[in-house]
Amino acid sequence: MVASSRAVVCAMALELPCSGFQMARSDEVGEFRRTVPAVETRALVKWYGAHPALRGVDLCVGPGEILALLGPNGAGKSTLLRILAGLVRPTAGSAQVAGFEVGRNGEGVRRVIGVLAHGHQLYETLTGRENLLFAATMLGLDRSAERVAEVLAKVGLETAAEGRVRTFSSGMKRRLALAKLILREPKVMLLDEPFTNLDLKAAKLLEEFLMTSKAAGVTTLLATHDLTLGFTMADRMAVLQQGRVVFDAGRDEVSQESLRSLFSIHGELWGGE
Ligand SMILES: Nc1ncnc2c1ncn2[C@@H]1O[C@H](COP(=O)(O)OP(=O)(O)OP(=O)(O)O)[C@@H](O)[C@H]1O
Repeated sequence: MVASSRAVVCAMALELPCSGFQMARSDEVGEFRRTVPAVETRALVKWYGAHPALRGVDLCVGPGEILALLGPNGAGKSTLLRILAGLVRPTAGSAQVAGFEVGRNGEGVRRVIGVLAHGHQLYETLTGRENLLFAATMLGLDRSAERVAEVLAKVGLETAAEGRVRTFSSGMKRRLALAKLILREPKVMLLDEPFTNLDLKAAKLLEEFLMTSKAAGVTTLLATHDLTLGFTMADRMAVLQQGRVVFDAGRDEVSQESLRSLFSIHGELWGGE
């Protein structure tokens, strides 16, 4: 087990008055930035029946931070993201996103998050454009038709947009899911293997979106097996193993080689490399 170098930073964030709910309601990113850790979990536990997926996860992620959630298959990365997105209920412990208590204030959480996950969360019987227009309506966006057209162009789906999503290839679905993410302008992004099935152009677009979002104070949790990707994109690496955070450090505090050899010592194989 490697001691967390993040404890100090988290403690600093937590010293601030995290009376989360009211302060997080501010639409001002600057306000949000000063007052509330973007993501915080305490002793988070999840059992699926008799199987433990998370065994007590404590995490604190600051505004504007990109955290790579690394770890082998079955480590609990998706489960953690699904809990934060309000899609799975934890067995014990607590989690907050932008100050909103997951489980107690699902509406608040949904308002600030953007998710890219294995299931695309798209309506298969609607067209690509209809999916985005529906999302825009739910978000109460102004100029929704115009903004939908903009993001469709951005992800290169203008001509395919009138087709039903069930006819899309998996890469086109990923692009549409990316368009939905961009449309949402989330404050906290929960991305599960987000580069899977994206071609080079779409991957580049996602990378740029992550970086501009970061500059605007958006926080990202990025689950991946790919250590190289983590080191390219993230400020900080947290390694999950068998439902526990076994390593948590800034990118500048550890080299890719040492992290790789540290975990190969424990016999873990990193996928995708
Ligand atoms: N719905 C479910 N029902 C039962 N067990 C589950 C369910 N979802 C996940 N698990 C189990 O929980 C553990 C953690 O799974 P999870 O998908 O969170 O890991 P992961 O790190 O995201 O893995 P991968 O990299 O393969 O996606 C695994 O042992 C998995 O089999």
